[in-house]
Amino acid sequence: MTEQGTDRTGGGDAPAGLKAGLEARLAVDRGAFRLDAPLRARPGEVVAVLGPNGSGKSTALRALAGLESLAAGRIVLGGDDVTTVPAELRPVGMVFQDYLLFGHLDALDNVAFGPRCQGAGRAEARARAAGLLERMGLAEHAKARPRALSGGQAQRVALARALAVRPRLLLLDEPLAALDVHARASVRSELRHLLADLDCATVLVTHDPLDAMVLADRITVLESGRVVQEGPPGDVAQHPRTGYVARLVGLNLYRGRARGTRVDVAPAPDAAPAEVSLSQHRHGDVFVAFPPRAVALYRERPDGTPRNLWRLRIDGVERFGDQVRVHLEGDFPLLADITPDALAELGLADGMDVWAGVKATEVRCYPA
Ligand SMILES: Nc1ncnc2c1ncn2[C@@H]1O[C@H](COP(=O)(O)OP(=O)(O)OP(=O)(O)O)[C@@H](O)[C@H]1O
Repeated sequence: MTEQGTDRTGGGDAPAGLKAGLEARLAVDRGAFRLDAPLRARPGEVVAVLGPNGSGKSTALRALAGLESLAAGRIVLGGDDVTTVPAELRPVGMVFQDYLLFGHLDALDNVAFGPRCQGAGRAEARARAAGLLERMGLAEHAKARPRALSGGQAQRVALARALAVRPRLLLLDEPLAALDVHARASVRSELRHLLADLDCATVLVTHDPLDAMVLADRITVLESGRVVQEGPPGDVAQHPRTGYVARLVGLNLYRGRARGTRVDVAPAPDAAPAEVSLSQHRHGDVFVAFPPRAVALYRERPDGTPRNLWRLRIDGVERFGDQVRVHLEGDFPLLADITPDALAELGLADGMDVWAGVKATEVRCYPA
């Protein structure tokens, strides 16, 4: 799509394979908040920036787009340092949350707008726009105004418009946020196919782990303006490194020190040290994780079981898909997913003390 590898400025110390993509360190001050995050995306790669509210995702996106200036760091795109290049001159295409299509222009002219601004003639801009609409499966909607389009179609027009400027970097801000739940799943999979065909680097921002898991080749997790975890979706899901990531992917996660089949864990800042049994041998600093569905709850202490067992207090019960998620507080705070039947059978309620058990074979353990 764009000419890659025109390495005029040299990518500094960027590894050769990354020079044609995005190589950035973004340090941005917004009042008391500071974002300080490295971000990389190879050409053709989709990187999802995932994080809780206020973690700095939008700030990162705005900085990449040139809408926010850097206090420190730099942004190298396709080998060119664009840190101080104004937004309108950056080789960056952006799709906003609500798409921001021009209501008075039809789909074709919405897409042709960028190339026109870049100096392309009317016929050339429209030909480029028609080609992109065709590629998005929207050829028959070229003459439609935005209000006549479905959410998914409007998103594809917005994507075509962002791509029409032949960006080296495509930015997507919460690409599925404007859609209702019914449209989300199909548009998500449609978007995945469209993104897979692009040869520019793509950075998308989302707070929905499913979007990140489905759409991205790599995930960067931001918390309080810092990158706390980075890697392929499967790896992040399997080996969460913070409580936020663990809760996102539905895991109980603790840090500890392993000695053989035992791990000494400090489950919470003010909780007493606890011990977790493993089914395999480990040594040194580790993460210990198990899914909420691996937790069994009992009213009376079960005997003769080789489980990890804790006496805990119920601190909340919520519906979670077809399961019930029970929040447990005490010396070993954890989440347990049980069936509604089990909840009723055990007569569980807020404030009640219960026994929570987890088999050693259900406990995953990996280096910290
Ligand atoms: N205009 C502003 N002036 C000062 N601080 C701001 C401004 N806008 C945002 N912030 C602060 O910057 C931090 C990061 O905000 P940002 O919008 O980047 O987070 P986010 O991860 O995108 O959050 P969300 O998921 O809620 O959109 C927040 O703590 C916020 O309070």
